[in-house]
Amino acid sequence: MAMDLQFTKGHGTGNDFVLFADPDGDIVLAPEQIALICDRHFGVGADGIIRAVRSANLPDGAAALAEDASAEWFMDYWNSDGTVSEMCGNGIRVYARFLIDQGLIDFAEGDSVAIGTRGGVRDLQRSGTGFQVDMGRWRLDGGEPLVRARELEVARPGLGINVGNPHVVVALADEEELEGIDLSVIPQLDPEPTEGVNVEFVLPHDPLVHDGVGRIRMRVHERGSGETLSCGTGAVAAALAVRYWAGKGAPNDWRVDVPGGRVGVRMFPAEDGEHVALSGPAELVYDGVLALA
Ligand SMILES: N[C@@H](CCC[C@H](N)C(=O)O)C(=O)O
Repeated sequence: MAMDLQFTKGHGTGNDFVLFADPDGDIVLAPEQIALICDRHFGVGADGIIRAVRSANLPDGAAALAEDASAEWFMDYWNSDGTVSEMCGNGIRVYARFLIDQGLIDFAEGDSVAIGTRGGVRDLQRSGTGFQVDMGRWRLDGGEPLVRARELEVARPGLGINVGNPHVVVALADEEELEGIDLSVIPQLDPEPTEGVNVEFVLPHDPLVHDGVGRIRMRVHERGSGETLSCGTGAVAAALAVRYWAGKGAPNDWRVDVPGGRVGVRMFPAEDGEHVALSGPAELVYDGVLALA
């Protein structure tokens, strides 16, 4: 059906999204339309698309409402190739900014807002000029697959971590390795995860810990989007992996530098086990209208 789609372009540390409001869940985009909108030459250009829909108005939203009845809004997230993902750590902050901008939620300083995602309900708070997201519990996942990238002479062991969506984190030796990897091609994993995976390449700063804060750099190849300037869930997975490798005494506060900026990661005890929080900026850049065929 031909239609005009009102959208907003936004980003969190350079991880960019096309967002649109569809409170009643009427707008169905085909994967090819999503890929075209995200195309940087033939469309708007973005790493992903976020539809703002009331949880009550889509099947995945029922699980969110069962988990937390206050999760009125659901983040319906698609990667730039038209596949869905369970969760997006940068996207959910930009989504909160969008809901505020559209007048769809009240979000005063000190409030907490629950948002439904396919990876579970996430609680957000304002933090400085951005937001902090409680990403909930995390788990080691998928063992230690070997990761091959063309420029690495030998395959490296990765660590599988799930933070709502799946990640494999690989430690690199030096800056040359981090900068030299060509992420225009998908890193090869052995065994290959059937549902695909986001792969983070991390480099610890020297010294790793400064003033009680762990510091790492990261580049990422996102499932369904390729290399991006940042990945919030990837930063969380990377900090968790480096803390795991560093062992006893490693800090719970982390600073993660990505090509598009910096995000913060904090692990903290909660009633149901350890949670991990992500903080960072969220910017809306411009509004537009797309004529969809
Ligand atoms: N950029 C996101 C992650 C988006 C989803 C990911 N590509 C997947 O398929 O799981 C983030 O900031 O977390």
